Amino acid sequence: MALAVGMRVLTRALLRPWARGLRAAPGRTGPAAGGGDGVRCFRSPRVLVEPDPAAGVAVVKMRNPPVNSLSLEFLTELLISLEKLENDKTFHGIIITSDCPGIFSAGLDLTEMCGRDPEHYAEYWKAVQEMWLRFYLSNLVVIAAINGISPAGGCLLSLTCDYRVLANNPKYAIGLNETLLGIVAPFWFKDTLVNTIGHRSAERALQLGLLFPPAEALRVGVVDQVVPEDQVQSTARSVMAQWLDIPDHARQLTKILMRKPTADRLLTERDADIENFVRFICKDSIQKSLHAYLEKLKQKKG
Ligand SMILES: CCCCCCCCC/C=C/C(=O)SCCNC(=O)CCNC(=O)[C@H](O)C(C)(C)COP(=O)(O)OP(=O)(O)OC[C@H]1O[C@@H](n2cnc3c(N)ncnc32)[C@H](O)[C@@H]1OP(=O)(O)O
Repeated sequence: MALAVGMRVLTRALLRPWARGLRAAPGRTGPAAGGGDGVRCFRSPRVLVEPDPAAGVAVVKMRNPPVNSLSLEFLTELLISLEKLENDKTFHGIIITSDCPGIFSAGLDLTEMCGRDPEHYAEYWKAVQEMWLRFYLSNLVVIAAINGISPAGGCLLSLTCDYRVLANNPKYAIGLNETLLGIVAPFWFKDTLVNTIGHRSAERALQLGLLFPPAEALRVGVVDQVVPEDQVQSTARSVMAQWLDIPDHARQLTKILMRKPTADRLLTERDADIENFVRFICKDSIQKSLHAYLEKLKQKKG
């Protein structure tokens, strides 16, 4: 309980400055391409939003180089952008994509889970939960235009979407590969994958930490469509047009009908899930293997 209250205070304190930054941002940028009615492109340091008001669609570009890892600040900015778009009646759909060449998202930011204190881990995990809940239950149509590799948390983000279009490049693997890092995908990661590809395929994918190349990803159903790299954005837009043709109210209620039981499970176990995460991540053995993994990533270059 104390943890929950503390987290709320921390999250509010964290959100306020970013919210102010975002509100101030529109004046810094020019009108969006195609935004002829005064709706402007807005950005936070790590999220660029390109609105197409005529279509009722906004493209949300993740720009947290080098690998779009989901740091606390980045998650916060993503959530604020989503909230702004949800609160603006102009928009009915968003396309989430990457501005970092070849990488959709490298997943959760390992530096947020390594060498920090338990309070930080709790704060971070709450932000990850929030990202999942808010994207998974968004009343907007959310389409992922996956233009790069997408392991673990990057895959999770795309699994929260209503539809996934993946660029046909053998390097752009996607999957929940947590076991390869010696960590365990939490139950709500697992539930989201099961809801997408079914129990048997999810069990195999999770135990083996499979990262699917495009053809495999399509076959198993992790993504809905694989297209040539230069057609990812245009395909996402034409799919969006089909989804926006459906009466919005009926579509939104159907989405909630399908997703609420899964979301409710986390909502009722949220504090326990944070406590489990903190206990797990604080273990010496887990810290050691995360450190070793990060070092391996860094040494790859030299
Ligand atoms: C009970 C409850 C239980 C709860 C149990 C807990 C559950 C936790 C669930 C975890 C979910 C996750 O998402 S865990 C994260 C999983 N993600 C991954 O395994 C991906 C790791 N990254 C990669 O494989 C690669 O970086 C890849 C994305 C392919 C890009 O390769 P490139 O060659 O282009 O780039 P690199 O040189 O590798 O990386 C560039 C820099 O980015 C850094 N970097 C790369 N990925 C990073 C990341 N995820 N977080 C931070 N930093 C990262 C590298 O260290 C480099 O840093 P510098 O050298 O300083 O520049």
